[in-house]
Amino acid sequence: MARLSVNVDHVATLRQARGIDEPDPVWAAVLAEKAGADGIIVHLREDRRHIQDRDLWVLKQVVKGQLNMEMAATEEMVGIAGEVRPDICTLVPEKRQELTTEGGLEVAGNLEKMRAVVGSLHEAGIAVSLFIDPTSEQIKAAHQCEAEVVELHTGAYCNAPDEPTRQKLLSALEDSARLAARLGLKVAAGHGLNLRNIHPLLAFPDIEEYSIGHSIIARAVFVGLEQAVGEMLALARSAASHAAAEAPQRRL
Ligand SMILES: CC(=O)[C@@H](O)[C@H](O)COP(=O)(O)O
Ligand SMILES: NCC(=O)COP(=O)(O)O
Repeated sequence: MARLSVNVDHVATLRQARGIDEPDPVWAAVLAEKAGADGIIVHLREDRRHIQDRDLWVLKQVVKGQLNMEMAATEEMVGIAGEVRPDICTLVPEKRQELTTEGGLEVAGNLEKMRAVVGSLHEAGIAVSLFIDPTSEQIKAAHQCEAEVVELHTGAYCNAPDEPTRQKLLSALEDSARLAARLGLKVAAGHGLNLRNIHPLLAFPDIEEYSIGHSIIARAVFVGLEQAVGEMLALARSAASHAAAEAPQRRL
């Protein structure tokens, strides 16, 4: 059985479109938790294009499950995290000109800095997740940084141009999840996941949590947020049965 954390960034995107106070991502978080979400994720970007500092502070008071602050590995964000103290911080790469997160965090090539940022967050009593591409090099580097969690970037898989590439990326995700688990890391997966492309991942027993936002908010526009969360939660909760059923055919 896997957990589901819901990213409410794009409720804030709609609010920022008019610069008024609704729809409020805090309301979305309450409804998502009412629907059974295990956690809430917000990405406080340097450019504040969607989630605002106020959202994070209010969510800290309101969220009953895990509050996950996604952030760039910068002094500003480490400082804010140290004041707000979310349950966990997910370090993500960030570029002002990007439409959304592109690749995973470069941990292996940046080990000293990443170890220092992870250490600072640990000193503030905050667990750390590293949002990385599904490669053994990045997983081993995340382990060296003493992060508790790795979140495997599923964007390339979700946007694969053809079936052979999709299958290759699925195998990379499965192998990466298995290696991370063997190293004692908790394993999450996220970016671009929806009700269709999540199915193959449900067979991977080492993935403990799914981080999903855009597709849930997009579906909520038509069916409502509680139903959209409930649909995805049912799939996440089914992961165990998927994994058990697939176990005999899975590559050793
Ligand atoms: C890291 C990731 O894939 C998302 O959680 C991130 O929040 C994407 O950025 P936007 O929410 O700004 O699209
Ligand atoms: N870290 C992934 C996340 O929080 C949500 O990503 P997406 O589902 O909005 O692409």
